[in-house]
Amino acid sequence: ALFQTLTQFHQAGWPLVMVHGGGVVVEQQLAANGFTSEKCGGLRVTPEAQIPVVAGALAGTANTALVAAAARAGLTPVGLSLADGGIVRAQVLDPALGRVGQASPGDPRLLTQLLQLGMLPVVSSIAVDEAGRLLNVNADQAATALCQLLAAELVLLSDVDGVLDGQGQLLPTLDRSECAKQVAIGVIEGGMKVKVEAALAAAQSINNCVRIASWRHPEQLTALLEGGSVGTVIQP
Ligand SMILES: Nc1ncnc2c1ncn2[C@@H]1O[C@H](COP(=O)(O)OP(=O)(O)O)[C@@H](O)[C@H]1O
Ligand SMILES: CC(=O)N[C@@H](CCC(=O)OP(=O)(O)O)C(=O)O
Repeated sequence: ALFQTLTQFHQAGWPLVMVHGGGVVVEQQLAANGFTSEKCGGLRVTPEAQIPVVAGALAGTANTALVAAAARAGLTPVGLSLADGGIVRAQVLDPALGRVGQASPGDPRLLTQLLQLGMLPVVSSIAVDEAGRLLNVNADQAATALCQLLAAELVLLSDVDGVLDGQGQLLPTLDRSECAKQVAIGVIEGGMKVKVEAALAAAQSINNCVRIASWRHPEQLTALLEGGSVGTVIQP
């Protein structure tokens, strides 16, 4: 259903890049290989011994499944990782987290060429550092690096409607100070804290709003085509 909606964006002439994670797939495949996994501050601790499984799950299973779904919807997807064409520069974020990467914008040419061809780049959040080591990048942080690289608008999709308050109600708009307040009181935590911080970084560098919305209701995203709004708007 999401790709059906993206087809409408494509037909309206919006060039699209999809950046994806797949934490659920990572967890399934780590468990199937006898590994346990934990998160620290919303990021998966990734010991060196686990990176082949994590890379297989994200750049293999998740990426090819999304490419297949996009093709079925009539788009022309190209499956990539952050390691292809120098899209990003990456380094270890914090040695205590193992092979977790921090990505910064690299070379835009591969993506711009694919967009000119009318294709849909589908980019997994696996990167390679200068020493040639595979790194596991949180997908929201990966999307932020690509947003900065292309000076593009950014919509971060999650399994919730957007950022929710303490009563589970959607917060329609948030600025930096309100985000900090909600994080401090523990209302925004875990994966949503990572997402909100990624959104704030992106919003600041493109000097434009970033949206956090749900992939569960893709039809609501078409409001963006008419200049409308969806989910939570994160202000620069
Ligand atoms: N204030 C909040 N609003 C919405 N979700 C929140 C909030 N605080 C924590 N979360 C959690 O963050 C999750 C989204 O983060 P995560 O699962 O990492 O996202 P994704 O896989 O979509 O990148 C939500 O499903 C929810 O459990
Ligand atoms: C370092 C880190 O946390 N990497 C993430 C990458 C996948 C991801 O971000 O997936 P979601 O979008 O489904 O959360 C992970 O291993 O889960």
